[in-house]
Amino acid sequence: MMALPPPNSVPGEPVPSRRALIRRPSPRVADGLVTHVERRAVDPRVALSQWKAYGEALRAHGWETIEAEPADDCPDGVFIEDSVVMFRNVALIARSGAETRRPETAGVEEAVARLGCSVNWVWEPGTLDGGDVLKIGDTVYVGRGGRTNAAGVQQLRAAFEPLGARVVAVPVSRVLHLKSAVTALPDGTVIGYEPLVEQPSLFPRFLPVPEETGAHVVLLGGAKLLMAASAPKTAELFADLGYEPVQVDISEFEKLEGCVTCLSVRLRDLHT
Ligand SMILES: NC(=O)NCCC[C@H](N)C(=O)O
Repeated sequence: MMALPPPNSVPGEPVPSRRALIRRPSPRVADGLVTHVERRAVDPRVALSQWKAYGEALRAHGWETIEAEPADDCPDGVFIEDSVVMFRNVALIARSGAETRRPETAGVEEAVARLGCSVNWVWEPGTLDGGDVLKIGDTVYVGRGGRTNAAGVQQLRAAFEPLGARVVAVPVSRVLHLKSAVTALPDGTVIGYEPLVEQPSLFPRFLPVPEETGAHVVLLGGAKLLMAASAPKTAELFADLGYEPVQVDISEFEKLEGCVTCLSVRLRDLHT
């Protein structure tokens, strides 16, 4: 039987990829960093089973998951989004503002290079975590906060503006990363839990959500939104707006200030 083209493909155009890079949690995941929350015990076995279910949810919605080399010595390695920022086929390897997280990038660099990405790097004195970068079309919002400094913002501009990105810097102080405060719906509406968003007016369209963890969505394609099970009221709000929430329990990662976005890097613009 002939394979059908993926949804949203344009005849004659290369087919956008739906690959997601993930990394299994380290056995030391319970030692992950906490900055804005009190430390709570993390069960590594529960974390592993939640991570497996997260990958399953991606695959069930048409994403091919690709595992980066495990980084068992890095407690926060599972939060792979922080190690790399993608724009088109260019991978910008991050340099975390948390020094202990810097060894995480090696295996990620290798994985994106193997996938055919062009690779670029954030250099000293720049620091940048991928969790600070929110892409909406060609607009790239970058949080200037605890993990990303001004040199990191400049280097992001230098890497992506020549490719057509418009980089918008946003101050972040109430949360770990920009994407701890805001992400975006498929139509580009920025969503956030207002007490944690410093300047909602920086975004052209802003929709407040009723729960902190409701501010985080991964766009699975079409109307489907991957989100945390800990935000049921927000899931109801999104369903009422015509979206289809797909909820996953990521409680162990939430204890470490992680959210649904940070457990994968979606590679949409690598043409197969
Ligand atoms: N992008 C993200 O939301 N990353 C979460 C990182 C959590 C990790 N415990 C950290 O503090 O770096």
